[in-house]
Amino acid sequence: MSERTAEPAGVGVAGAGYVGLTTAACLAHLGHRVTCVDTDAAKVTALRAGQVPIAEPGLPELVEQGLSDGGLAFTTDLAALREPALVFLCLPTPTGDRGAPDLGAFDDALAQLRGGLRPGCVVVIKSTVPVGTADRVADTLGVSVVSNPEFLREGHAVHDFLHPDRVVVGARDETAARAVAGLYAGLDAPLLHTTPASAELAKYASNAFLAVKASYVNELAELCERLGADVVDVVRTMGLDNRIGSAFLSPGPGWGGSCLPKDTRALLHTAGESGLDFSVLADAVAANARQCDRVVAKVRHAVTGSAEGSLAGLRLGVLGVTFKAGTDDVRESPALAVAERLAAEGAQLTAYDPGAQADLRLEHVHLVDDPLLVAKDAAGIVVLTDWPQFRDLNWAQLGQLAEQATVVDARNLLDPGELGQAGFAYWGLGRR
Ligand SMILES: NC(=O)c1ccc[n+]([C@@H]2O[C@H](COP(=O)([O-])OP(=O)(O)OC[C@H]3O[C@@H](n4cnc5c(N)ncnc54)[C@H](O)[C@@H]3O)[C@@H](O)[C@H]2O)c1
Ligand SMILES: O=c1ccn([C@@H]2O[C@H](COP(=O)(O)OP(=O)(O)O[C@H]3O[C@H](CO)[C@@H](O)[C@H](O)[C@H]3O)[C@@H](O)[C@H]2O)c(=O)[nH]1
Repeated sequence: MSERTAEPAGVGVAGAGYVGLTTAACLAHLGHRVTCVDTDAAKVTALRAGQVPIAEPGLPELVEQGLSDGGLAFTTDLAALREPALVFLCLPTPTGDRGAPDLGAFDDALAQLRGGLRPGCVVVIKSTVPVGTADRVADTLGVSVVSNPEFLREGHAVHDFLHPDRVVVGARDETAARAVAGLYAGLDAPLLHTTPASAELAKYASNAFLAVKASYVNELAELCERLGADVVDVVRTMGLDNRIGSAFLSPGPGWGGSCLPKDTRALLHTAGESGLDFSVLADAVAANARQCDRVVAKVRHAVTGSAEGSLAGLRLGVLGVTFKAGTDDVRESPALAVAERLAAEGAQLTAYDPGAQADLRLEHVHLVDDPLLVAKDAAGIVVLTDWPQFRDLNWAQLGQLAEQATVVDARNLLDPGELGQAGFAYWGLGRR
């Protein structure tokens, strides 16, 4: 299929966050004329100057390209969405009451768009929204609405948008479905046509399944410790089974980020409302909370030598505060959850993260820009995010700087043998 469409379609995008900005920049790259609207004036000013506020490889280049060839424009004026033939909604849907998504920002945008869209316009919902939302939006706006959920991962946003595993188009109206599918004509990906309800649920179902998989492996790591098995070997064996697959099998301090926690809560809420006790998912969420407790307990034991030891007044070094490697995002970061708990037990925390934004300030964690400072006089070092560069630190030097050369590797990132040679007592998750 061709890289650029013959006739550029006018596309509007509401929201210039991880999803909206990626969608806008990638659609412009595919040859569409895109106007991206965000209510955050500072963000829009920065974007107009080519400054991309989030760390996503390739995104600054696409924004720059779009600005310079005129395919991409930014504004704070929602009236700019009156002209395009297709309008994407990429607005936040954070957790609200009792786990249900808070659709406040989403509905605010709808209220402003009502009566102001061009006749025949197709509204495309990319936000992760509860089943039934597309139909509700169609009733509210009086136009065709297509559910086209987004599956990109943070840190891989541009790559995942341009090389998706699948594109889902949930629509009641065949013409609208074809118009949305046509936007992706330049991509080599399976296209699934379905109903809005199935598309909406497929998004939650995918994230919830990943959460269950990650919780399963975290519980498995605990079992490995009790039985004297090594979780690294166990999951490698499991992952070679094509039906299981090797992705999402790494134990850690719990799964976090802006999506998995809120989307599992939302799906549990939806299931509950329908009368279904979705216990597999509820247990995965509960296991995720326990995982934070486990990592805190392991740090306490490793550093004080006893399960009941006190962390009060001890200096601890923390490697990683983002919710995973490759992103600057700390929303619902399990690393921060563990750090907060350690601080609550009286530990004094110094942290380093190669991806954290320069202006990030944390209440109980002193952020430094040199990993050696993390080790200085520390009673232990805790690895909480899976940044690969932590492997390449000069661990022998870190060990010398520390008061006690103990490392708790809550990501199984480091080589226990190498750490032993560097003089460290090594504590991983589910390792012999
Ligand atoms: N972050 C991800 O990796 C990801 C991936 C797939 C799907 N999603 C879903 O996509 C949606 C957006 O997520 P995100 O991470 O991009 O959010 P975000 O918080 O990064 O960005 C949302 C943007 O919308 C803007 N905004 C808020 N109200 C607005 C309004 N009325 N009009 C115009 N702009 C407005 C905000 O200023 C912000 O820039 C959510 O439903 C999320 O669940 C996120
Ligand atoms: O083996 C693993 C894999 C992941 N994680 C953790 O799981 C969380 C989520 O990771 P990831 O899925 O890579 O993060 P996101 O960028 O939030 O992406 C998820 O959420 C997005 C928003 O809905 C979806 O679009 C993506 O498909 C989905 O992977 C992070 O805390 C990871 O550290 C583990 O602990 N072990």
